[in-house]
Amino acid sequence: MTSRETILVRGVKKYFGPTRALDGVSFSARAGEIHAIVGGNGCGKSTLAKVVSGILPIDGGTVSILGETPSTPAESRALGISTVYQEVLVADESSVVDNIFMGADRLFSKTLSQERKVARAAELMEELSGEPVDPHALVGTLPLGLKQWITIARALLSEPKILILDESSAALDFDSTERLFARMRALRNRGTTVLIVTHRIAELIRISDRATVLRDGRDVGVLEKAEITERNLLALMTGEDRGTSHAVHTAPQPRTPERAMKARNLAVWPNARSFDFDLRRGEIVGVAGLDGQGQDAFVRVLAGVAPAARGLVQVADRNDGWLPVRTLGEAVKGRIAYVSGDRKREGIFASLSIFENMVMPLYREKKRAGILGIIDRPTLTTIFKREAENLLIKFGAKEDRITSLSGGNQQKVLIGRGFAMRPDVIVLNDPARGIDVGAKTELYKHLRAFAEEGRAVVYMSSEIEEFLGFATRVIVFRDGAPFDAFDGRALETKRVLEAMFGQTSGEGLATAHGLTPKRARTERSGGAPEGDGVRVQVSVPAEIKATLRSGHDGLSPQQVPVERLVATATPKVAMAPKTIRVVEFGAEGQPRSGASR
Ligand SMILES: Nc1ncnc2c1ncn2[C@@H]1O[C@H](COP(=O)(O)OP(=O)(O)OP(=O)(O)O)[C@@H](O)[C@H]1O
Repeated sequence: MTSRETILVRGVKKYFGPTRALDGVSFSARAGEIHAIVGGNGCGKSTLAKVVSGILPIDGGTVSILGETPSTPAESRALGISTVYQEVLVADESSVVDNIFMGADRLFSKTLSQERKVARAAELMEELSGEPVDPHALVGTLPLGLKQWITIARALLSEPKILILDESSAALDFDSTERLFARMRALRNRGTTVLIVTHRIAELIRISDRATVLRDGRDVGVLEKAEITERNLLALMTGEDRGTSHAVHTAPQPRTPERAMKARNLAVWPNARSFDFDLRRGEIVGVAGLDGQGQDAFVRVLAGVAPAARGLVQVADRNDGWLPVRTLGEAVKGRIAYVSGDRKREGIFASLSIFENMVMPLYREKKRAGILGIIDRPTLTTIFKREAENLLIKFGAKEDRITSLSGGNQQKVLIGRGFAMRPDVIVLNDPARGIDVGAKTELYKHLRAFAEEGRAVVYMSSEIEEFLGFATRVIVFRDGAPFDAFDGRALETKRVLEAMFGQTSGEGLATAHGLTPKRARTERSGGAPEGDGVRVQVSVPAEIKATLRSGHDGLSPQQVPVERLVATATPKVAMAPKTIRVVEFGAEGQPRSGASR
């Protein structure tokens, strides 16, 4: 028996000036189901979510939610609709508790004292994020993942009858996504309609009971659970039966040992272990880790966006020299481009146009140095057109404000900006967040070609699958430092995941696909370790030699990879262990077992 329909949308139209965001969409969702809305960037998903939430008036058609037609956010809340919007909407200057109860005062102010609110906020945040969060902390000081949990906690306060999640797992890592899914299943089983919008195809196949596919503002098909496959989704999204999109690719391999960047004695947090890192020309280095393990700080330090706690990052210049990278200015001088997935915080300039947002670094260079004085407006326009076409950016006029674009298209503009700078190194911090499969494929193709031209890529991702057939090597972070590394040619998602949870040996770090590949190779072939041309004589007392030998399988100190020596010699920094709850799900999505580590 199918349960009753809670959302009924018939022939809905919504226009923004000349843009037909929704052009006659019909769809329905039932009580007790997880229903996905799927489609390419700019096809109207977020607009539909906003229409159902009652925050956007429509230009035609009908919307019935639980038999009513809410026309204001307050009406929709009173009906039991809660929405988590794509943009992580938090007030940075307010506390966690105030953010969670924001807008909910009518429901709670009379019944809940401030102490109860604080307690409820603390309880909800610990339950959702898996770690204790100070309810009085200022939200601006928290990482993006926790901000995302605040928006989810806000939506869950009132036990909604309809929960709408627009790209709400985009800022969450693997562990957090599992917790979110468990929540969604529990709500579904209690009769809630859960509506999700996501570009993470593998996730939506796993979690959804039904899926409605949109294309260019119209609904083009509904898939039942058994029909939700990558092939069916892509065929409906693109209108072509292209089969599975998994062309077999091999990750680029560097043709020379030449380095594009090096970091020495680097620490990304004051209390974290320091390490060396080399980036070779012609390679794509994947960087992974559970939320907040230092991988985000690492890529930001490499790109000059954040300062290192210790050590120095350098980039090769075009005259065989090295330039320090301590600031954003130095990074730009060293031709390092940075693409952030957190576009609201460190990406878009909301008051500027799409065009200006893309070519801005070129403008600035032109003004300051005069060196790019040859870049006139027609050339900038050509660059803009090339990047917009390459990345399939969907926009009206290039003079429109960037905020008129759908979230995924805004992200594509940032990626285009990175390439437009014509960098030697491109550092990407979870860049594929919110972009559709078509654009993702284009992005990977571009980055592969970029590396094959002898330039270098550092790519941080919260989706391990992104590294397959793409990353030359993958470095996994834990406790603020590299924990293990893997060869991209034989990458297994399971092994990377195990490393993220601290369940591997860490021996990958000292190998040829580890932190400093060149050193590892020379050591293996028996030659002297090759560093920066500086040889240091170290005399090691006999008893220390013996201890080192016993701890390292009989190898002499010279043979022991440097990372293992550092790991042995550095006192362990006391860090509060993160409790990780691992829940396995059966075919029906019900938890099978749970254990805390
Ligand atoms: N406030 C607005 N002003 C002008 N145009 C808008 C506005 N909001 C959305 N649009 C346009 O409507 C279309 C649909 O946008 P919407 O955000 O619904 O897409 P989406 O499917 O959610 O995309 P994404 O996957 O990138 O988030 C896009 O062409 C977008 O540029």
